[in-house]
Amino acid sequence: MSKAYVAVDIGASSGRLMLGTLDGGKLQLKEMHRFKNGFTKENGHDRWNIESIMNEIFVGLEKIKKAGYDDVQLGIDTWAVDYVLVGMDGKKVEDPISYRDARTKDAMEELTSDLPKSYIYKKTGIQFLNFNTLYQLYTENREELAKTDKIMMIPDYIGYVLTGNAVTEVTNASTTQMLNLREGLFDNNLLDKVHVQQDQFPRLVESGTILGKIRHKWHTIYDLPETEVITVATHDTASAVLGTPGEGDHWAFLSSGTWSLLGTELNVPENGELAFQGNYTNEWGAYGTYRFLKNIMGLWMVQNLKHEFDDKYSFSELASMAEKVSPFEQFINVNDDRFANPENMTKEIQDYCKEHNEKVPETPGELTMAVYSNLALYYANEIQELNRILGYELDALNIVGGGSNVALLNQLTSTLSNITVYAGPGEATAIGNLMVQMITKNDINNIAEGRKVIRDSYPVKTFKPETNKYGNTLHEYQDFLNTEGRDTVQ
Ligand SMILES: Nc1ncnc2c1ncn2[C@@H]1O[C@H](COP(=O)(O)OP(=O)(O)O)[C@@H](O)[C@H]1O
Ligand SMILES: C[C@H](O)[C@H](O)[C@@H](O)C(=O)COP(=O)(O)O
Ligand SMILES: [Mg+2]
Repeated sequence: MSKAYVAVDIGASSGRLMLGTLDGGKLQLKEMHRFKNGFTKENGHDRWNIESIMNEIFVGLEKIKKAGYDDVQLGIDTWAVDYVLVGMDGKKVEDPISYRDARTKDAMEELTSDLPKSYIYKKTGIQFLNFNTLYQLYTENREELAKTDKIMMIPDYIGYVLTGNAVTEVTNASTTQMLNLREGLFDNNLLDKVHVQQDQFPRLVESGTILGKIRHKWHTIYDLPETEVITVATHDTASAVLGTPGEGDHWAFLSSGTWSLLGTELNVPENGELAFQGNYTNEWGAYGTYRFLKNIMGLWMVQNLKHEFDDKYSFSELASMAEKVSPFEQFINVNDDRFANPENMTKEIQDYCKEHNEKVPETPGELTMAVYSNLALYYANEIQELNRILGYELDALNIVGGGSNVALLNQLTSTLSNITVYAGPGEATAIGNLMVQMITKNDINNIAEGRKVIRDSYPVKTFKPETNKYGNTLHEYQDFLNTEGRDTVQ
């Protein structure tokens, strides 16, 4: 069998093991295992079931072994900011708490009451999201934290369970809002603020570090292939950016999954006053790059609607129903915190519209279109913001992730943003994960060559702006957002 690579990509809504092989300069991708991901209430908090995730990874690896691959490389990427506390016995103290848990509701305001946001942003260049690791740690019980041996980010913890080796990979470490941009280390003042010692995080490593082989003990329990784990760009969005084809000279990306991460790849961080006020982030990318982006609520909203419709409709059926509804029937600030983890998304959207004297969406098609059209408006507004902050015009938007399958959303985004949209690949995160593995093992020379492989392997769908459509809608939406109090730093 040719050398096989396995990407373990665990997003907030689903996890998958994707098998990648290179064949004549083209990437062959095969989904070997997919599983649902999500958090549940346990011991008073919204938590991830990390043992269930580990089991799904082993099940996926057994399928890969069964398919005839008995010697593979493996990389793990997951969502950001969350962590596992590991005790002196080397075992997890508890199941990790989700960033959507209510515990951090007031933490950012409390912590920044005597540590100015401008000071934190200058040091870290990271956007202010109240669930960043910094604020999560701020809510931890100090005595418990003092007894903790290690604080491991989710993908690093998974790598640790598999191999016994613990590291902190920098792309995900940057999402903690504790990594000092200039020093390249966890910032001592921010560590002190949350009563954490420097050595409570495992050593920092770059993407592309070889972590080690899966421990023998797992081979006695599961029928696994010989597997070497490589620490890839372990923040899934960092991998998504690497898996972006990069069409265009000054291209932007939109990683469209549970979250919408809109931004561009920079070689130096942009943490000036405009970026600070716009609440833009400089998450670290692979190979010394920075992901200058903003978090936008994303298709999380549609995921909740789908569940609230008792999963009667698939995502593509919801998209088709939305096609039959006029766009922009109501304005919604999709980044309003009320949509972060509501009891019921349908009711939250309808209440919002009633409170703002906006037309109330009722049917699944109307609700889905309300989300799509306001996401498209929000994207268009932020692309203008990005152009303003960067001082140059972005000329193409590469939409990747599951959301790139939604032609309606791609087209609305292109027209409203007046930008060419290149849609796909949907599994860019897994592809970016594989790219780092293949570069580490010298099957690909560098990411520029990797993106050529991606372009040759996954033809994108192109969406051009429809001229003179929707008149002044974007300007009206921007006025609406300004009255709403946009997601800027106060
Ligand atoms: N065929 C499709 N039609 C419409 N929406 C889709 C389709 N495929 C995926 N999606 C959207 O993509 C989202 C999942 O994107 P994905 O990148 O897999 O998310 P994550 O990595 O966060 O789990 C779904 O919530 C759904 O809204
Ligand atoms: C909290 C982070 O911003 C979030 O994890 C985001 O970066 C992310 O990981 C998005 O990935 P999805 O695939 O879950 O949308
Ligand atoms: Mg994802």
